[in-house]
Amino acid sequence: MTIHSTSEVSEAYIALGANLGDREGTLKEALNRLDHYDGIEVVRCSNVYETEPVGYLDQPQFLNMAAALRTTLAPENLLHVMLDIEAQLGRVRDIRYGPRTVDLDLLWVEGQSYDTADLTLPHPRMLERAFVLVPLSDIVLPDEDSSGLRGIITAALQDIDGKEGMRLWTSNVWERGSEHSES
Ligand SMILES: Nc1ncnc2c1ncn2[C@@H]1O[C@H](COP(=O)(O)OP(=O)(O)OP(=O)(O)O)[C@@H](O)[C@H]1O
Ligand SMILES: Nc1nc2c(c(=O)[nH]1)N=C(CO)CN2
Repeated sequence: MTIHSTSEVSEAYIALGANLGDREGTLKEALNRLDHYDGIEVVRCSNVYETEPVGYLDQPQFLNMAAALRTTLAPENLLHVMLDIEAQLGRVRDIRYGPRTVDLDLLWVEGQSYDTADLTLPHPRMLERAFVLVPLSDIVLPDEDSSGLRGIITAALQDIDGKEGMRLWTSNVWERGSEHSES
């Protein structure tokens, strides 16, 4: 728990993907590093799914998942932390939509919309991607949904291709204290 109760806390949802190296180990480590960061708490994790690559096809299969966070950080600062963790875990940016040790996308932050050079919220491609929507639907709870996000996800999932190509990899990827973080 790294949240100070005097600050305003927001709920945020992120997507995680990995298709190079120790994919599951890297996802766990990304979650550890987020949870250890002052002002971020990982509150729920989805199942992890193995998925066929989308967009750029000549690359290994991905592991994809989503996580719910509580944070006192402003969205641009949360994104900055996420990009920093990607770099720490060996993310190299070369091919657009290409292979990566880890990808962290900020999908949605309670009550926030952004359209700046560095940050678009909600994430502009989240509703087009089964590898985002299926994990997200695991963790967006109906009784916490004052924003309509659950309904938006359910509607988008009905129309989308690609769900069939997703295989459950593990239902229990991370819990607090289960891994030692080097950060
Ligand atoms: N909501 C967001 N989440 C993550 N990155 C974002 C977001 N909005 C804007 N960006 C910007 O997008 C840039 C490129 O991100 P990245 O390289 O992860 O894209 P990608 O994973 O290849 O493609 P996609 O964004 O479609 O998943 C980042 O440097 C970041 O500033
Ligand atoms: N299955 C799958 N395909 C992708 C993914 C991903 O996370 N999973 N990420 C991409 C770049 O955002 C491009 N294609």
